[in-house]
Amino acid sequence: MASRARLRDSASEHLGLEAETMKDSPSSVRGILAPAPAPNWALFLDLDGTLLDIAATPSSVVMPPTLVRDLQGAARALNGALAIVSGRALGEIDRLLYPLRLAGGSEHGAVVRLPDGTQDQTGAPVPPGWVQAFIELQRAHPGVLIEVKPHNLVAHFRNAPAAETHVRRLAEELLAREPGAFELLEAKMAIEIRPSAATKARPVYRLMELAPFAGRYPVFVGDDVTDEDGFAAARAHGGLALDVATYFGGQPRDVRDWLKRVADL
Ligand SMILES: O=P(O)(O)OC[C@H]1O[C@H](O[C@H]2O[C@H](CO)[C@@H](O)[C@H](O)[C@H]2O)[C@H](O)[C@@H](O)[C@@H]1O
Repeated sequence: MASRARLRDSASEHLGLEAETMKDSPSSVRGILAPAPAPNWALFLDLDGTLLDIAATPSSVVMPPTLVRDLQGAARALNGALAIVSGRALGEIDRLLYPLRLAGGSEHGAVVRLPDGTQDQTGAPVPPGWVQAFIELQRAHPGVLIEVKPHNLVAHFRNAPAAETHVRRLAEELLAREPGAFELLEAKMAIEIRPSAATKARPVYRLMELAPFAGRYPVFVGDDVTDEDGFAAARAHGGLALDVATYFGGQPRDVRDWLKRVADL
């Protein structure tokens, strides 16, 4: 417990925050170690595995009943400096968080929605022939689920784990046809192909140039290897990277409890 407390305290110290004691928070019994939120933060939040519990398929995620209200409250408390940075397509994020349409990044940073609602996109769409090749793979391996996004292509093997090597081999073969243009992402029980120019650092850099984000301390919360670029971008701006495993015991419900504290600022 001593080393966990040290972790939390060093994070708090980094932003000049007052360190909390574990007994201050009712959720602390589940082990929340995240620093106390502060009104001068700019908050960047990943979606799946961070705010939302992982589900068997992308469409079967369950929206926690108070999440939209708490996100709205947190955005208000931070004067609008709250962004969602997800691998999902923007339309899908908006559908899940309806009626919110928050600033942020979608498709792992291929699309950035700016505070005025305009979009800044990078990277070419995945070639149509690749989509066809993934669909054929899905036919050959029942249980594999293909997700086609405007800039990303995903093969989910959560429900067909034995197909993982076939998925990876096909993705590598396709990438070799367009060297440098696309990258393979090791996602959770899925392989994604995304444009090389798209990373989760992009929304952080882009938004930190603009009001109401500029001049604040960026805090990026994420759970996955795909969030590491966002973590690095937050740190590069003097902010914090809070990975769900370390600071929230791997529990999205603890992230959601902590988000309520942001809303209460
Ligand atoms: O950046 P994120 O918001 O974490 O999104 C990453 C990917 O999340 C989704 O897939 C993952 O979550 C699904 C629902 O829990 C799960 O079934 C799947 O196994 C996970 O890989 C989404 O479908 C992808 O498009 C996102 O890139």
